[in-house]
Amino acid sequence: MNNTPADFDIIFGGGGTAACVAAGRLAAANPTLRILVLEAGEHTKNEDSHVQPGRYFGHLSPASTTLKFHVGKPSEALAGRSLVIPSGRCIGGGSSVNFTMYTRASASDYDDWETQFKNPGWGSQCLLPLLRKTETYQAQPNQPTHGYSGPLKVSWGGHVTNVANQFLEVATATDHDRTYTEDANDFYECNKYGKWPKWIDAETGKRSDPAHYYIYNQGANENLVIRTGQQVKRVLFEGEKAVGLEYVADRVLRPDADQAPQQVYASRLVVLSSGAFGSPAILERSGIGAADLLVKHDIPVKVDLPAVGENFQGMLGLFVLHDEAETFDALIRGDIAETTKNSDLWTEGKGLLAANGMDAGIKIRPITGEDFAELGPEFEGRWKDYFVNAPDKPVIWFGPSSFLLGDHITAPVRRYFSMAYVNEYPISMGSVHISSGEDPHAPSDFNPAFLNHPADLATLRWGYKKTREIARRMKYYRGEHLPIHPKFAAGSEASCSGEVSGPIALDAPRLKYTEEDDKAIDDFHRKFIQTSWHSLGTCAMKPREEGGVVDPRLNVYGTTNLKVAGDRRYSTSLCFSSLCLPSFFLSRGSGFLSIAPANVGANTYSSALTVGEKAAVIIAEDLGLQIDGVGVLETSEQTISGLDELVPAPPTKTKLPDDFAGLEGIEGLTISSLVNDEYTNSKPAMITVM
Ligand SMILES: Cc1cc2nc3c(=O)[nH]c(=O)nc-3n(C[C@H](O)[C@H](O)[C@H](O)COP(=O)(O)OP(=O)(O)OC[C@H]3O[C@@H](n4cnc5c(N)ncnc54)[C@H](O)[C@@H]3O)c2cc1C
Repeated sequence: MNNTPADFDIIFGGGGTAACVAAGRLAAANPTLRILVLEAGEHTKNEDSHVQPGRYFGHLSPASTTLKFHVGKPSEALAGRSLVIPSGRCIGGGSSVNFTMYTRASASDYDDWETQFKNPGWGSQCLLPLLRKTETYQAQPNQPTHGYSGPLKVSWGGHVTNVANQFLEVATATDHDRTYTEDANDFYECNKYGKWPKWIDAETGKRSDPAHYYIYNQGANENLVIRTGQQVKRVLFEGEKAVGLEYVADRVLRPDADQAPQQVYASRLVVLSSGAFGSPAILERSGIGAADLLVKHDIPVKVDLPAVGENFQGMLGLFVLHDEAETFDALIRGDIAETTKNSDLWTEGKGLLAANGMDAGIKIRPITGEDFAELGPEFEGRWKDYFVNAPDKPVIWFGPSSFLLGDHITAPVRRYFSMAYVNEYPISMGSVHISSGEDPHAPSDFNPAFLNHPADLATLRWGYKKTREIARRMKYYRGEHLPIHPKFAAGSEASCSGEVSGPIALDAPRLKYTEEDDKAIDDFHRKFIQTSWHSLGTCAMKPREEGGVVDPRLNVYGTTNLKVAGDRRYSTSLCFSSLCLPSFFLSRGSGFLSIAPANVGANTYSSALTVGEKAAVIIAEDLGLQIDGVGVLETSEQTISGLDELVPAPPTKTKLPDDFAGLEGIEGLTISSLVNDEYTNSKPAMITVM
């Protein structure tokens, strides 16, 4: 990119989901606006690993340069384990590497942001037009809450597996209290089973991400500058006024570059858009955070804001297969014939590379006495305080995954399906802070605090029982993968079966669990739960006296010309899967959602896009620009020539990135090879914490 970075109007620190949306909208609204996006990671333009949705597993490799891995403190609530939570690290951030699941928050989530946390303009009625503005909803025509002319396409993907169809058949036949819907993401309803849409273009089979459809399609605009491989260290101030950013070369992407800090200045605005982990760290290194923490790291206190880096929140699941089931396992293992076949299909917008294997699900909340009995007394208080008056809020999300959510190295080679379940609004909240005042590459001091509250265990227990009953009745069920199921006492009715010849009858009685069985399920969750990759809340938008970091116009308290635009609150959902294989326990919480004052009952990409759109509107108003309705952005692709500075090609990785230094010492952490070089062009592997 041909620019001399002497001066810009606006600088974005972090080039992820929300930053691409906000920067793209502003650039399109006024192409003379000089905008710089500084991003730690690399470009994603037209790379198969990014544009082919079905390659998302490749990014989970520990050697991946497109994710940053955050290692949490070991905790008793997790049976002594440390959780490793990744976040996107490339142009587009999480949206360029994620699983492309299209899940919207509940309307009441945003209403809470507006009323409970006193943020006028952030309620569901204000944000719905922005949700619609981002999308072209190809999955169904004429749905009143969806958009039909936005830059990002939403469809069922190039292939819906027979595992999903089986799931929906069994779930709707056996759950007499809930029904099927064509639109489980209409924004207002939950407790309905449905097919699950994806952020995938039905016509091209490509990932729908803001990097390509808000930024790369403006290649002709030389005032929109993207600089990759740069770690933002801190904000530069004149008094209270933010005037620029200081940054250094990213050590993962540019290991041999000079580490001398560079400065770049913005005449109008500095926006921190580095996600739930990055944005609070930049604030703290800039002297904005809890005074005692800043003093500990020899950082002069500029603004004492104790909430910076607090409020971190996270998902889980599992069952097996049959040789007839359509699954991603061969693709994940790097089977060359399977990869070639699907690469060919992808050129027509079809096949597994144009899909994600997560094709059905439900946002579910209790209805019956049996549901409440299974949730137990630990959940009663949470139900009364949080859920009873918000009928659109699900307690968990669950659905099938057409692949093994676990270690492909140790599991026998075959086809698997898993059931994933996610605690949508965990009570437990953690924190993420800097461990060094000077070094932006230093690992964060991160406490995920998962499962610190008994209600979070109760919710997951319910998820395990519900999904297990469906899985046992599915046509492709061939037993439970014992290594990742609870260890029930010998003789318990709940004991897991290994290999079996087929499913039980639809009308077979449900399993009855004893107190001892429930304890075995809780132990299992403590040992196996993992993140669902949806962090948020670490720079919460609330009144300052109530623990806020930014005001409703995204301004950082105690400063001028400095905004945070991101969706990461550290809050994660807990999830579990019970395939007869492994469980996939996820815990939501991560992303541009740093400003989210409270959790959303959904995967967070949709909310990150919405925050990006809202940030663009707010910034445009502040700057006196016009950003009107939809269609500002061309949806066609153009070349990126002239859009970026030359950055050396990333080195071939032969060792784990710095983020993994010391991981070998963590008990219970295994790094297992998941996919091969043909599949990812990188050293493959997936982290499983077991
Ligand atoms: C593996 C994974 C799978 C997911 N799957 C789904 C899914 O299927 N559906 C869904 O809805 N959501 C999913 N999500 C979540 C979703 O992608 C995120 O919520 C969303 O991308 C958050 O957007 P953001 O703008 O807040 O942050 P990000 O997109 O994470 O962007 C932050 C950017 O800032 C950069 N950065 C950080 N620190 C610095 C620094 N100091 N200097 C310079 N740059 C910096 C990062 O490299 C990153 O590119 C997933 C996330 C992950 C990680």
